Amino acid sequence: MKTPIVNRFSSSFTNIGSASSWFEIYAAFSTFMMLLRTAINDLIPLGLRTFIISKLKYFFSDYHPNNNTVSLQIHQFWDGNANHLFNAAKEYLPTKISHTYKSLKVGKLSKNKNILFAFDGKQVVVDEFEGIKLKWKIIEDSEVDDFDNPKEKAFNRRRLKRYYEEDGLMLSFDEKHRDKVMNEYIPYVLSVYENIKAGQRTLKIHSMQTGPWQSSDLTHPASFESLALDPDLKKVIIDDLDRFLRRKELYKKVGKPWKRGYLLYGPPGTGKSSLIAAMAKYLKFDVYDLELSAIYSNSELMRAMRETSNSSIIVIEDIDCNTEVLHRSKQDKFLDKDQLDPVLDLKGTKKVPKRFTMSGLLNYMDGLWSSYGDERIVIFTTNHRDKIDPALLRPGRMDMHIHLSFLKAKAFRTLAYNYLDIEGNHHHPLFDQIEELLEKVEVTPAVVAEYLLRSEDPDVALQGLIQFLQETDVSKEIMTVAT
Ligand SMILES: Nc1ncnc2c1ncn2[C@@H]1O[C@H](COP(=O)(O)OP(=O)(O)OP(=O)(O)O)[C@@H](O)[C@H]1O
Repeated sequence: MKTPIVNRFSSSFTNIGSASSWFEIYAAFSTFMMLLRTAINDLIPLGLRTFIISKLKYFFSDYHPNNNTVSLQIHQFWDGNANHLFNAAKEYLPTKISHTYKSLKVGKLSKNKNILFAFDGKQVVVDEFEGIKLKWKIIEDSEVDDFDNPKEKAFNRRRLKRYYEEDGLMLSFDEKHRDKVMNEYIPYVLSVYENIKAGQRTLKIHSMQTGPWQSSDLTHPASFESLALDPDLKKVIIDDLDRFLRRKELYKKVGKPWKRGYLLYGPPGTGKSSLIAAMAKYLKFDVYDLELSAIYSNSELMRAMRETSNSSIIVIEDIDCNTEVLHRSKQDKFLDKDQLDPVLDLKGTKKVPKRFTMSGLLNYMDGLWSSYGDERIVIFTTNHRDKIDPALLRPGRMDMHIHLSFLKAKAFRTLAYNYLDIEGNHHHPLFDQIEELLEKVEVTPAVVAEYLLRSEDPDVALQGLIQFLQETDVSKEIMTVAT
């Protein structure tokens, strides 16, 4: 007859000196646990077991609120829509992971340089906000892991999913901080998320040939750091952009649309396009490059405007080359009714003349100012400011006129350091001679950049530039990229 398990278990205790006795105890204990587990599985229904386990876990976990604790559940969806606060909190929490956390998720995305860390929900994340202690915990189907049987696991997962419908986060804090958490902490989490997103976003440039806007990544390498501009002018521009961003409430208060217009003017190759790219990167705004030659009517212009998004820069380059909109005196010609009908050219091809007018552009500007979205920057560029209709340039339409001109000494330094990679940005012995020549010769940054690229050896590149400037000084020609 078999010795009862309990007897075997207790008798083994009397001989616990040898290894075989330890083995016997272990075998008896395992068998006992197996029987106990089977008995529990048979006698206690699954729902009740899950409930007891979750309660025990809850009791022994770090997260064990007292009666004064407020717990907010932030679920992944709200009425079937993605819950913005859930997404914000998921991005925010990794910024709070300290080096003391023992259990973390780790990963790397191909598009990302850095290794990424995220909290895995096994530990509570403790945050502090203005002296308030806040605890974050993931609400998920962690109980599922307590079942070895895959069928039970799947059943339990379905059950929990039905209950919670989705993943969620739980935020808990002392009740006395309720107002501060609701009115300040949660908006703070949202704002951190917005900043993280803005930093990660790939800026887009939208252009229009025919039909709707076409988007591609904004790959222009220029930034305010790389731009060779007089440092005072650079500061004025950056301050103006900062002021514009800060003043949302003021614009609202005075009843002015939150928009700003810049006119960039100067010879070709002085950095107008580069400045636009630098502004877009600084503001983290997309760019809409409105090619007026692709617009055939005022209504098309309005449609194009409606399809632009908030927080964007709308650019109309070389406004002086768009002959139709140069001066209102020519406008009647384009409003002539006969000209609106298709005509046949010499080859017999039907051509639709442009119906796009100066008044259309002015309406566009005014429409843009008075309606259609917020946080817009409009930039016109021109090589000839004097050729543009003054109505387009009046304050309120173009708030700031920025003159980009030939390269002078201070801006030259930025260009030289960027292109020649001079160690520690030291003063090169040839700088003085070049800067003296730049005071006399009118040469664009684009031309100088071209000379700086001709050799990797700074001495050779700078000598080449000196020779070019000396020759130009003698001939007194104005050098631009176009010539
Ligand atoms: N101020 C500048 N700082 C740094 N690089 C510049 C600057 N101006 C021009 N460049 C260089 O010259 C190239 C042409 O400049 P950019 O297209 O910005 O000039 P632009 O004034 O817009 O010319 P265009 O009127 O012909 O469009 C740039 O890609 C850049 O390499």
